[in-house]
Amino acid sequence: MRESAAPHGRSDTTRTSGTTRTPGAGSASGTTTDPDAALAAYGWDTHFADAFAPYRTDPAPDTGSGRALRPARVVRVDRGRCDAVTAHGPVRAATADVATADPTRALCTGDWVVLATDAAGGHRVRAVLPRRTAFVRSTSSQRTEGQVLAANVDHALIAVSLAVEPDLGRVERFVSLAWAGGAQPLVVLTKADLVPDPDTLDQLLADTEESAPGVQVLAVSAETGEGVDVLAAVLTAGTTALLGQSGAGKSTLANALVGRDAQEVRRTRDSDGKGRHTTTTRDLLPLPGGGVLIDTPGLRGVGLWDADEGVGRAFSDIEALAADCRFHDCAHDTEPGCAVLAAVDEGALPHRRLDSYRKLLRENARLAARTDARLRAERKQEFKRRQALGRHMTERKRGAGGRP
Ligand SMILES: Nc1nc2c(ncn2[C@@H]2O[C@H](COP(=O)(O)OP(=O)(O)OP(=O)(O)O)[C@@H](O)[C@H]2O)c(=O)[nH]1
Ligand SMILES: [Zn+2]
Repeated sequence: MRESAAPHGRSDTTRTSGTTRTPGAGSASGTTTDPDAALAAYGWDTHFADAFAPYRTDPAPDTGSGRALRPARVVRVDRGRCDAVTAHGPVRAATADVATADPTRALCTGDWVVLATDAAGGHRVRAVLPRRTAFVRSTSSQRTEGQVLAANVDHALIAVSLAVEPDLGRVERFVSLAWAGGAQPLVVLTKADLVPDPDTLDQLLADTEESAPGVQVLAVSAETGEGVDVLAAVLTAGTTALLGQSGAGKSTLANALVGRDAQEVRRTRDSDGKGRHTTTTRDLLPLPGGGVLIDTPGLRGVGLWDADEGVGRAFSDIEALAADCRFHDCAHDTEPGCAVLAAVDEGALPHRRLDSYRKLLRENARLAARTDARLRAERKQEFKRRQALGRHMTERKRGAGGRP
C-alpha cells in the first residue's frame, strides 16, 4: 500500500544505520536511532510493523530478563538455528520454538520474526510474522513436497544470460514461478556487452517481451555497467529475489548492485556480533539506493509448486484468447472453434509458446496430484502423533500425582 512512500528516506537510513553502530550497541539503552528506521534497510515497512504491534506491547516476562521482544529478519536457516538481522546488527538465534513438520511453513530467508533475548545474550525466535508472499518449490520427484525458498519477496529478478540465445521456455517457467510466489517478475538480460549489435539486442529484447507479457525486460552488463543504474532504480522499494540458471550472471549482478565497498563494510560489521559466529548477510543484501536483494542458493534451480495461477498469469495472452474458444473447457488441442489455435494459425501466437504453456500446466498438475495424496497421509500421521502425545502427558501427570 505505501510501497512508494519513501525510497529516499529508506536509503538514508540504510547508510547511517549501517555504519554508525559500534560494538556493544546491543544494550538497548544506548540506542538513539529509531529501530524501525534501521530495519527499513532490510525491508521493514508499516505492514510488518502492524503485524509486530501485539508483541511490542508485550513486556516479554517469559524471557526472564525484562528485555523486550524485537523484530528481526531471517537471513539464512540451518539446523535448529538461523542468522537474522535486527536493528542493532546480525544475531544467531535458536529456532526450536517455531519448528514445524510442514515444510511449506518452515522458517526461511526473508521471514520476519519475533526475537527474544535472554539475560545471557542468547537469542530465540519466538514467532514468525505472517508472510506477505512466499516462494515455494517442489523438492524432488521422489519425495514430492513443497519447500519454502524465500518469504516476503516483492519482486523477482529473473537473470537470463545473453551469452547464448535466451531459452524462452525457461523465461516462461521463471515468470510463472515469480507470479506463483506473489512477486512481480522482472526479466534482466545479462551480459549485454556480448551482443554489440543494437538491432540484434532489440530483437532479443522483443522476443523476450513476447514471452513475458506485462513484464519489464531490461538489458544490463555488469562488465560495462550498462543498464545497472536503471535496474537499481527499479529495485529501490521492497524486497527482490534473484532467480536464474547457474552462470546467468546473478552473483556478478548482485555485486554490481550492492557495490564492493558495501560488501566489505558488511563483512567487518559482522564481527561486532556477540559470539564467534561469522554471520554474513550474504543472502539478504540491503541495496545502497534502497531495496533489499535476496540471493539464496536454493532459488537457483527451480521447479513449479502450486503454480497454476502463476502459469495463468505468465500466459495471460493465451488465457485471454481462450475466452473466445467455443468450448469453455477447450484444451486448445484439436477442438473446433479454438481461438488459441486460430491465433497460432494466423501467426499471432508462437506455437512454441502454446507448447510451453501446456507443458507447465501438465507439470504442475502432476505435482499437485502426487502431493495431495502425500499431504493427506502426513496430516493423518501428525494427528495420531498429537493424540498419542496428549495421552502420554495426561498419564505422566497422573503418575506424578500432579492432578490438575
Ligand atoms: N561478458 C560478461 N560476462 C559476465 C557478465 N556478468 C557475468 N559474467 C560472467 O558470467 C559467468 C557467470 O557469472 P556468475 O555471476 O557467477 O553467474 P551466477 O548466475 O551467479 O552463477 P551461479 O552462481 O552458478 O548460479 C562469470 O564467468 C562472469 O564473469 C557481464 O556482464 N558480461
Ligand atoms: Zn481453445
